[in-house]
Amino acid sequence: MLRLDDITVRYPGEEHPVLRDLSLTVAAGDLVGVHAPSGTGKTTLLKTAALLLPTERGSVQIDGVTPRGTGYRVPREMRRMLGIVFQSPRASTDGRLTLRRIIAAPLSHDRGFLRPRPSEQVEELADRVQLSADLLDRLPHQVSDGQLQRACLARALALDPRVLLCDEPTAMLDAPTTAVIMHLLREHAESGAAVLLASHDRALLDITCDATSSVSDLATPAVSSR
Ligand SMILES: Nc1ncnc2c1ncn2[C@@H]1O[C@H](COP(=O)(O)OP(=O)(O)OP(=O)(O)O)[C@@H](O)[C@H]1O
Repeated sequence: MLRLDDITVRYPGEEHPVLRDLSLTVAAGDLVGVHAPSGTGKTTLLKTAALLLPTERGSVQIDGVTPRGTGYRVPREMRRMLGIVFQSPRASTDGRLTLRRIIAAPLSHDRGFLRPRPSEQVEELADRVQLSADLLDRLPHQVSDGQLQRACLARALALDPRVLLCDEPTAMLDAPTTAVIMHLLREHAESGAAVLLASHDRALLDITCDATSSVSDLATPAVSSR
């Protein structure tokens, strides 16, 4: 379960917070949408939920636990409970790594002796996101944005996260690929995870999610610099 309680988030040096007193709960098994026009704080919200940005006030709970700190200060066992797909696959991947290595990264860091070898798991994950095996040895600049975004989703699913956070994951995809991704998000929620999907596309959220709210309904209006 993911729970944000009255969080306020302000970037260093900024006069006004981007998010003010925002509360949101995503129960295990639910796929919840957050709608926000561009520039109103979707990415900020997801990064805060992913424990990558600090809150000025309020708390973030993952399965009932409020971790201290952000980023690498968060205990590893808690970080591995979180998966995140960012809006821009190019900005969230290392252009020097093949798709195989991008997808394998969390597995390589996390492999116990009894786990299958990453290469088998990478191929299974690629298959789940309908990425053909011949693309796995290409570099990011040798694949389309949509193919790279599917690799990012495979990476996010690699450790079977209890909380999956997706920031406009289908912004660059065509309708059939969007349907594949939405089906995977639904499937992941049904496996018992809390899935949060942020998008500016209200219609997509309404047809896909169990519930959808707007950032403006969840928080006290913040002063926007859109
Ligand atoms: N590092 C930062 N420092 C200062 N302000 C920032 C920073 N990152 C984002 N902002 C500001 O915070 C506000 C919300 O940004 P955010 O990226 O969360 O919006 P968004 O809803 O995801 O937008 P988009 O859909 O266009 O990606 C914007 O006004 C943006 O300019």
